[in-house]
Amino acid sequence: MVLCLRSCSHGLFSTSRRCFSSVRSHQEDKRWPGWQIIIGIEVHAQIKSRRKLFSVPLTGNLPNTCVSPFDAAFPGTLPRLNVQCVALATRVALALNSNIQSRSTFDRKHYFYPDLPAGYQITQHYSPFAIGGRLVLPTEAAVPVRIKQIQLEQDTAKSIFDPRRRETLIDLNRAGMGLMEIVSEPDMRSPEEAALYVRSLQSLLRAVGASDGNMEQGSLRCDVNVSVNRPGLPPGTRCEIKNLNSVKFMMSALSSEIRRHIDILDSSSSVPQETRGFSEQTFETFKLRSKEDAPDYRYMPDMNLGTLHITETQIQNIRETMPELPDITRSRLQKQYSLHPRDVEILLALDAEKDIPFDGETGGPSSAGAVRYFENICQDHGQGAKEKPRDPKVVLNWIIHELVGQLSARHETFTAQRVPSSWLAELIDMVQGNIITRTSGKSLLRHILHNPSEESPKQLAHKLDLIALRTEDQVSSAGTAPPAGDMDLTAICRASISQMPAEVVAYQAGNVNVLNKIVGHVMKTTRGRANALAVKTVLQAMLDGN
Ligand SMILES: Nc1ncnc2c1ncn2[C@@H]1O[C@H](COP(=O)(O)OP(=O)(O)OP(=O)(O)O)[C@@H](O)[C@H]1O
Ligand SMILES: [Mg+2]
Ligand SMILES: [Mg+2]
Repeated sequence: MVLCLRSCSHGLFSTSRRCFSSVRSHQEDKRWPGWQIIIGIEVHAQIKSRRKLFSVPLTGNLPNTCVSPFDAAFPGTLPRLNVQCVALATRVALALNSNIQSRSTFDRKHYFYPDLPAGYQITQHYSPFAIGGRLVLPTEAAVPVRIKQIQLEQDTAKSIFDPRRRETLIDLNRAGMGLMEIVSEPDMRSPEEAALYVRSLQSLLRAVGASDGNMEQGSLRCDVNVSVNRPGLPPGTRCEIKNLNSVKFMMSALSSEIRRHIDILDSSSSVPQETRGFSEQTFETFKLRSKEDAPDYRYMPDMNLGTLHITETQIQNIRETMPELPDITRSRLQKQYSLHPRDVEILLALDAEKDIPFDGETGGPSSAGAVRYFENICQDHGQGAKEKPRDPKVVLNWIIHELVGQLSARHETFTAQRVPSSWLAELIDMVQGNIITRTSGKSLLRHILHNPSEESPKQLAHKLDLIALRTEDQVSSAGTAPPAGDMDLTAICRASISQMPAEVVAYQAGNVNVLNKIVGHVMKTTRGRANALAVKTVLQAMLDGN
């Protein structure tokens, strides 16, 4: 059987393979002076498809409800490639500037473990579907990390140990789900660079819609390889630490492993090549097996699967639907909106929380993310084209401080929130135009979150009596009367002065600080509807007899 996305009539793809040197001048790290650290990472990312790599659609969340006879390795069942997994992995390969192979094949990797019903995993050992590429770390030095290859493979089932009954339970739901293994070259030089690599890869996977990339939920897992050598000498022996499920643990595992290698080398011994685990209790690595006990995987081509052909036209079609990649978004946001890099990072982190739809489908409004939300507000001049564009810093401030602040107080996420960008835009315009005060703006936002309704912020501001109080002069120059029953600010200031004779005397005797007390009184009376600066000006003018 030949698995063909479409029959291949072209030769090799023209995807450029950029060459660059992996040689970096050694920079001394104070933590381990006189040593160079080399790190390479294998990332396993679950592909966000509705179907497994070779079998059934994903249904049911209960254990063992999403299992086809093929996943359970029933005799006579055959694999059928899910082309959506290939398409999503192709997006990743394009984003990483990887060379997508026109022909690739699948192999069986044999080992015996209860979470692998067939006794082998289907992977791409001999001929992976993408080779080469790179990811540039977002540091000042823009460190490039070369990608060695990307291969498609099946996930295993999940084994869950029940300590009470001392037995292991198997959940086959994960068995056969599509994974990409993204293998880096050994180009990282510190745990921090390793962390940055994984985080950058996570946001790239999410940006192209290929994977949730969520380490806590297991949709992204890392094996890290590390070795230690004297600068200028050949690399040391690598040890591989398996199955790390958080960036924090990965950094601890690396630091502990580096220290262990240095201790061994300092005592004039040599580091044996090992596969190791990481204990979340001791924050140290421990030996799983040595090179000598490494399993013989007896790789062999999977004869039930033929060659995977990917044509240049198919790649081009996918290339045309590629979204903006995180690096470009980062620098564009900084330039286009003159935002501080720190604020851009906050916005990008918020954006990364968005839902990733299955199979690259266009998601609903909640999956649009924080960047789109921010840009909608900045770019949509709802008040008419002649109005000034909204100040991006003000917009960002309302999103990351006020909106997200209030949402987290309510234990809600930005992704699940229901305030349309046009509403926040309207609210910001009212505050910036002094129609309501900033304090009232915050109360209005709180009200909207507490009482979802169809009424717009403007309607609510009137209904809730939040329109800012104006001074006599502002009322007469605007030519519109204040809402019925509203006193103007001048009248309220006058009333406060008459209620605070002792303070007035003190002020007039030269104690100017007492003015703040009278301002406070007005602010309290107006319940945040007055602008403190305007109140101060009016009071000062009255008390100074101007
Ligand atoms: N001297 C070294 N120090 C640190 N990392 C290294 C060194 N040499 C190679 N590596 C890294 O080790 C990793 C090897 O991964 P690869 O998938 O090719 O093989 P593997 O780990 O032997 O196989 P498996 O996929 O079965 O675990 C790569 O990320 C590579 O960059
Ligand atoms: Mg590997
Ligand atoms: Mg490995």
